[in-house]
Amino acid sequence: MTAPALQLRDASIGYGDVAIVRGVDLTVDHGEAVAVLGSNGSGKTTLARGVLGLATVLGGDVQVLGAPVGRLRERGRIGYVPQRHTVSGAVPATVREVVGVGRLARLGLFRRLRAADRSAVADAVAAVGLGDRLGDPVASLSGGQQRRVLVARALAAEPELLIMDEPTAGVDAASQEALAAVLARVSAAGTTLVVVTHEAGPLSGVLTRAIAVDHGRISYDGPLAGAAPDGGGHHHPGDPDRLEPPRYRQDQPRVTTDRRR
Ligand SMILES: Nc1ncnc2c1ncn2[C@@H]1O[C@H](COP(=O)(O)OP(=O)(O)OP(=O)(O)O)[C@@H](O)[C@H]1O
Repeated sequence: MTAPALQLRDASIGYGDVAIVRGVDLTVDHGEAVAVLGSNGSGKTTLARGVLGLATVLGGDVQVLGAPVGRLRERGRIGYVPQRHTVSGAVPATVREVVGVGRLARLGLFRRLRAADRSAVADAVAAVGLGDRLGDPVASLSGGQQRRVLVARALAAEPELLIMDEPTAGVDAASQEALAAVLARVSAAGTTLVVVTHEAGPLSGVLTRAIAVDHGRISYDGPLAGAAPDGGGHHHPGDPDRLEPPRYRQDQPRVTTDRRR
């Protein structure tokens, strides 16, 4: 039997010796498309970073694609689009070069891109709707387009598991639509998606399951449609950055956590 894409058992994750995420039980099967929701500081990013080996697993067990966290040999099987990150203009790299680096993650260091890799790079860039910008310096693109370049960089490795942190935050409407379309395609092709977001709205056609993180614990696990009326949460009046956590419902059919609070 194939191991799940992600399996956390009583997992605590944090920084130094301080646990931010505590006692999380979570299974994500291959091919699922999951939103990780929650208010600012609830621990969503820490959960994602723990799975990636970028935050410390302080207790319990975290398995990623069947291997203990950090032990996966083929690093390219996991794609990651980090939070609030655009491509720095300090290095005058082209779109093709930045996305080519993503392809190298699949090949391993010191390997050269062959024709098939170059075409995978071009395909990934076309998939995010920037096929006509391949030779352009990334610094000449808008913030939303740069986020799409980072998505293409992750896609170029053809990962089995794609983890994205706030991919639509601060992104223009055209880029959000392009992102939703490409994620729908990679999801249909079988890639497992885990998307950390305040606001699942733009991706609500793609993501089907939602996990809400509240004070480091999972407070909801079920259909995205049941998480909140708009699929992502409500804005508090006067505080556009803050969202209510999705409502906790006991009648959801799909429950894979023990919901300890
Ligand atoms: N590198 C770090 N070292 C120590 N504490 C950290 C670190 N990164 C985050 N934290 C703390 O962990 C807590 C949860 O942060 P996290 O980024 O996981 O939340 P989040 O739900 O993703 O929030 P946001 O939506 O604002 O990004 C916060 O209290 C934060 O201060």
